[in-house]
Amino acid sequence: MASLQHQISGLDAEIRDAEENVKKWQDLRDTLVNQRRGLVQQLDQNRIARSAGGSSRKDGIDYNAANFEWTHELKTRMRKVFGIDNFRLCQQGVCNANMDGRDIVCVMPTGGGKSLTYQLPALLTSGCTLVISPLISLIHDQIMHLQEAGVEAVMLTGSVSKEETKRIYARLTSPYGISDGRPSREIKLLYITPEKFAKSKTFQSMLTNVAGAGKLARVVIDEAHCVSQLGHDFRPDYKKLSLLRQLYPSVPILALSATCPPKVLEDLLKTLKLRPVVDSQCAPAEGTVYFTAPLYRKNLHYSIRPKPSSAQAVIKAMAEYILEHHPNESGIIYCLAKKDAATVAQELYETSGGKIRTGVYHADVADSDKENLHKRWRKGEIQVVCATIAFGLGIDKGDVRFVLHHSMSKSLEGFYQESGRAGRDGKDSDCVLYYRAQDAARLSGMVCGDVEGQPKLYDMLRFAHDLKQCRKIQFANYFSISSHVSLSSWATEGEGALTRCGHCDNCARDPQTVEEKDVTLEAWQILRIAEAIKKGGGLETLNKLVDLVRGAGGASFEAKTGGRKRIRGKCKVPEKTGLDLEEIAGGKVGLSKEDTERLLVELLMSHYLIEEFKPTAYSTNVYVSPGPKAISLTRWTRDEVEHRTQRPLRCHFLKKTSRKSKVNTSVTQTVPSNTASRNGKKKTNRITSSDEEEVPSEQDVSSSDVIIHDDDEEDNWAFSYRKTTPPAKKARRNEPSTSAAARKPLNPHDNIIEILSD
Ligand SMILES: Nc1ncnc2c1ncn2[C@@H]1O[C@H](COP(=O)(O)OP(=O)(O)OP(=O)(O)O)[C@@H](O)[C@H]1O
Repeated sequence: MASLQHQISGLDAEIRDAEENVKKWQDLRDTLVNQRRGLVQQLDQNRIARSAGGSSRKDGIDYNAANFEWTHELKTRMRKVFGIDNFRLCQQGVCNANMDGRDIVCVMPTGGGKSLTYQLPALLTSGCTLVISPLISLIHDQIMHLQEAGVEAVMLTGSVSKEETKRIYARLTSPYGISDGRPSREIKLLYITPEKFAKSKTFQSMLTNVAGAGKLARVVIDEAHCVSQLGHDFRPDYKKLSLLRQLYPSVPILALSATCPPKVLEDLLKTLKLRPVVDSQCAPAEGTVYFTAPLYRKNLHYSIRPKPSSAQAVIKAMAEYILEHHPNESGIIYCLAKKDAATVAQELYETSGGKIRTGVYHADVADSDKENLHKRWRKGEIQVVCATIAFGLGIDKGDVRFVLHHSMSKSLEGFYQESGRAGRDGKDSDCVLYYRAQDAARLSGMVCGDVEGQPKLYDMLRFAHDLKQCRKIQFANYFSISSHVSLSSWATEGEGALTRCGHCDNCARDPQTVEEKDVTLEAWQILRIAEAIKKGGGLETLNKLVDLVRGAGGASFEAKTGGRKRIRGKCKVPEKTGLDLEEIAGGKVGLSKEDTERLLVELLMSHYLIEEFKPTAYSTNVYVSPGPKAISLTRWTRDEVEHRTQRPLRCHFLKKTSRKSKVNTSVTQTVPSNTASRNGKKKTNRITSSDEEEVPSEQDVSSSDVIIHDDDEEDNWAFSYRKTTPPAKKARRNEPSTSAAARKPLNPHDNIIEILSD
């Protein structure tokens, strides 16, 4: 009993002691918090005082102003070292916030000029700026540029020898920039990959020394959206960058990205342990200064071209296009798969008689070959890189004059990013997508396992199918909904976000070349046939269904669930079931093959048809069957359909000008006028096609589509763009640009299948 009492008294004494200590620590905490508050206020005052004149405001700092104490020096160095005369987009603001030691998030479009926002301040501040960049090729590129400009930039990647690494460590950590007993210039920029930071403890502790000595000026994270698992480019090694704030708490962080939807931004701030964002125009002393630049790039000319059905004809079309519009200019061709990239590269070279020198880039290409390819491409020894999407993230080649898509991207985000690798120097460049509805099926099989794979693909398809709406407005509407990007991001000086660009294919297109057809009967026929196949235990691919409804290939289908018969006692083949098209659908569908394909895809997008996926050992087969809305049409008789007892379905098609081409027949196509020549004359592109199918001629180029060269054209980011003339454009310009139609987001019925509702 006595011993228990004794123990309790002992604990009471310890508790009192602990409470006293808690109080002491609490007091210390309060003092520190007050001290910190005082310093923050002082910092605020200092910052405001330093931002002379109009840049300071009572409630914060306007980092976009041009009257900071370093403004003159920034501009002078920019001209001298980088040969750049003027800042563009939000570059100046980011440089200012950088100079002021702020944490920053900067979202600027691909090619916007993000590198300058840290390279320039790095030259003006003492110490070293650490740049974390995802691609070795990009790092090589940047180092090469910087060294050419006389900037002390180095990298620490796998290809750097142990001796060189040691030397770099010594240079970074020695107090007077001495290496090997000799004085050396201070390293201004150090590039590493996220892997290096995540995996090398030696590197982390070396950096702790550098930071401790006050010589780590800043950490820059390129492609910072890769930090977030919520984005589409998540990289596990980026996750480790959360250690940066922990290990080097006083070193400012600059996160750069070309794409950062709000949920990704939120996640990024949390992971990197950055404070909430503050407005760059009236920034208080604390918080992460947030910059965003307009996403719209006027110098990119978007167009979608019909893709011939034979692989050879596609290559021919591309070769013709490149030789005609971009001879000797650099470009990229994006392909869906590694094999496609290799084939396109080989065949493009051969088809052009060796005139188009091509290279291949995809994930399986050896690092040394990738590096070599990149070097040769930069030098112009290789004109066109045929690649998968593995190529491009951060590639620094400003003069890419064209990006062709051999196949559609899996999402509009992907397409925007990939095509955005054109024209990063701000000069006119073309972004051309070769589209054929057949590609939809292949892509569907590829995205079927992805979260949101199918809706994203359908958005891409809607974009590709749209023959009327300006591409800029489509992008603006799409990104404002999918990524909550403010519509104002698509505005330029003098032009609203929802004003037509005037130079994409849809703006340049003569409206007479687009035909709106009532396709109710054809849709009814397709759905009736699809239902009959389903009833008979069959399942057909999109391509096969196109043939079936057009009466091609014997109008029979295989019952997947039905019996199989032996042939000569050897192999089993599925039994075929004949389709009586006359009885089922009152005959075959009377549309051309392309138009039928197009209609089928539109029926898919509007849920009259649905896709069914069957995995095989190597891939996923995609089949098409009647969807939930099919019954709303198939319940009518043909007579009722023809006599309009239901709402009509409408679809837009390109009018054909050339008729059926025979095998190996040359077909002359005219191309959209937005591919105007540099001398301002309209061009007519001759595309030789050996396509068996009816080759959809590009829209006629009417006189109204002539593109004129803008004499005042500047090589300026904001002003370099081709102008279309002309009545057609004027007519469109007169349209109320902010009409309800223009503001409408992409939806299943926009310009695709219009259901005229009451
Ligand atoms: N103010 C400017 N005026 C003219 N050219 C510029 C300016 N700023 C940058 N550039 C040029 O623009 C090109 C693209 O710049 P940069 O590589 O920094 O783009 P980026 O935003 O990093 O693109 P990405 O997201 O693709 O990496 C470079 O050739 C660069 O020299």
